[in-house]
Amino acid sequence: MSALLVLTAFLAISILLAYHRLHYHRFVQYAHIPQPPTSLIWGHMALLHKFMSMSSSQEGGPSDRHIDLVLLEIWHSLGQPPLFLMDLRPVGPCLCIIASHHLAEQISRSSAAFAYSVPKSYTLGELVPLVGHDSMIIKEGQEWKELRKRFNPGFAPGHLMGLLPVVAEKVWMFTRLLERVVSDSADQEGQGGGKVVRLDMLTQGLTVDVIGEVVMEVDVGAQEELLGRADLGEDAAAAAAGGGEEEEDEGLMDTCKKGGKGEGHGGGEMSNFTKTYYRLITSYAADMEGKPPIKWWLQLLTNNPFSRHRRRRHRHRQLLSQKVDTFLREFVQRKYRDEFQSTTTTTTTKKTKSILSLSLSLSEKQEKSPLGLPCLPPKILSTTTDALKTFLFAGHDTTAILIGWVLYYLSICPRAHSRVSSELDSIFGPSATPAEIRAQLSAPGEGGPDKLNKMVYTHAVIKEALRLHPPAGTARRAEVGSGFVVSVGEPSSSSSSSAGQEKGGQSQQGRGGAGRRGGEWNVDGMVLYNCATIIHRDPEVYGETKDEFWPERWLSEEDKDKGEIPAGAWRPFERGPRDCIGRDLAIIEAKVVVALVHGRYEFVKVGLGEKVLVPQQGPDGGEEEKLKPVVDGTGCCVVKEKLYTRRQVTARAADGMRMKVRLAKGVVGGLEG
Ligand code: HEM
Repeated sequence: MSALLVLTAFLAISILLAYHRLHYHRFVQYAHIPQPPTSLIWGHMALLHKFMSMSSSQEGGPSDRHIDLVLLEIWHSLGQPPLFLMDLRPVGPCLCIIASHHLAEQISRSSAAFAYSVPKSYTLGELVPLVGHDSMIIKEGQEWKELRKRFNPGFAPGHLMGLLPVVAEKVWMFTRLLERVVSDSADQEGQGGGKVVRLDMLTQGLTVDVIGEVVMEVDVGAQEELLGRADLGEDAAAAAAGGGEEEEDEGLMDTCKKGGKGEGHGGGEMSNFTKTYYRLITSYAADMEGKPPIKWWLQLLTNNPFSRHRRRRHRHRQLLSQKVDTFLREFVQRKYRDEFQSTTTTTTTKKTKSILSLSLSLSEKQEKSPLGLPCLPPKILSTTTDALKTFLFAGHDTTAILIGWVLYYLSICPRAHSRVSSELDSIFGPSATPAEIRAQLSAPGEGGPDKLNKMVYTHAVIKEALRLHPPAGTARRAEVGSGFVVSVGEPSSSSSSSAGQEKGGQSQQGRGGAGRRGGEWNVDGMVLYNCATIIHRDPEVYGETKDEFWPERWLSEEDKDKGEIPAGAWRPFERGPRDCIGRDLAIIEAKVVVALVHGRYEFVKVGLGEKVLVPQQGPDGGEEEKLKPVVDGTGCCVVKEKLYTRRQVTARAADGMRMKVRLAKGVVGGLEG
């Protein structure tokens, strides 16, 4: 009897303590951070789910939309605070959404407490199979600094401009792909159709090829593979992307057992590598793609390490990752041997070095083997291999997304379209063919870079596309107890130094949640997410046109009335010491694409984002059979249904940018003229 009493008392105390703890975590610990009403059991999970499932209505949007769009709606519902809390514990992180550029700057810049900005969040650990343990994206402190120092010269604008002919060559291949789509489409157009392609498939082929060449000096052959396909239409794309996990696992197991020396090192070596790499990438995309919100929510639950599904998925990724790793390691070693030999012989080449060669020659100078043998120190080998994985991952999808949006906006905004046309005519000549433009860009000396620099309006279009649809963001985390504080307004010295001041003692938050002093918030212990989608649509910065495509805002002489846009309010590449290393490469690629394709092709969006067409008025006032788009007050065409982003690894256009591609009016002759 007494044992029963003790047990009951023990249970009651345990429940009380558990309740007390839960109550503290939900209602007290972060009470100082603005937030929607929270639930004792679910935190903000239920609310997030509610917002996510508001489907296709005015308030919400499609239920598979990107989480940033959901956060944007929650932010509006809270009255647009500079930051807010999303408590997803215990199945997700305790997220602090940073909605003000002032606060975002304090997180991304160097400070007394964090020399290289606030450290990255542990949530990035998910990316390890993709980018490796030694990736620049993940590393911190001195290790990160050394990596960045090693690769910075390869991404310096001067060096990248030297690689312009390489980029132009790959974009030329892209025009050949578009030419193929146009000719396939022309066959069907007569039957009232016209082929619909997923533009993202083509832009990804392009960006993977560019990175292969610019970083590794190899032809990855992604576009060549697409050109070789019998059908480039969207159905064929879906079929090509298919394939069961089991089947893949078995094939991979064999290869891995053979030490990766199976199919991967024969004639189609690079193409096999590309396929494996794509499978690794799509294994992430499959986590989110097309999942309705309840499944997404449940998926968080299945994210526990004991879930069978998660273990299986994890194993599958490890195998793919292992195969990619084996290939790249051998590649780096080969490259090092070549590089070593070429530096010890008298070979001098005028060609600009690839980013990999440059970094290898730098590390060779620093860490030359004592015997003078061409051997690569293991640490350099692993960091270089992971750097290649990182560049492939970070550089291909984001840039492909950017190019897709740029071509889309130019297709629905006649004002921007005609301004880009005039700009290109004035730079490259009024009737320059893609072949002539490519030749001009590849001309030796400063000719090409000069022309690229003159594409000022095109640059504004690119900036605006990135403002409205930033493909990536950054998640950081200051240790619990670090006392990291952010403040509204122009950051005072207290905001950065207060972290240091409070470091020795207990943070205000640690004492029970009264972490806010005036306009300051103690945010340590939370995952800090600089949400570019919200920051880029801040009405205080971008005014009434915040949701509109308005490239002119970036041309200061035309936008005097609106005042300067603070540099920190545009952060698609993030800012501070850990900003994007590939930013200039991405912008160069996007500019070269516009230069080569703009005058020759007409892109017509189909489905989401498709233009509304109405009968045109004839000279007699009657309606003609021909249809014309409706242009709104912003100079853009009215669309039937808004094109939105969906969460995959990055924020991609939900439908893969379904487009028809035709030759623009008045274009005759082939690519070469
Ligand atoms: C439109 C294209 C691109 C966008 C929007 C973009 C965006 C970003 C963002 C937001 C970050 C910060 C991530 C974080 O803090 O966790 C980042 C970092 C990075 N990006 Fe990009 N990126 C683009 C293209 C590229 C390209 C072309 C490359 C390389 C070929 C690249 C390589 C990297 C690397 C290595 C980092 C980590 C830098 C560091 O931590 O020091 N990115 N990028």
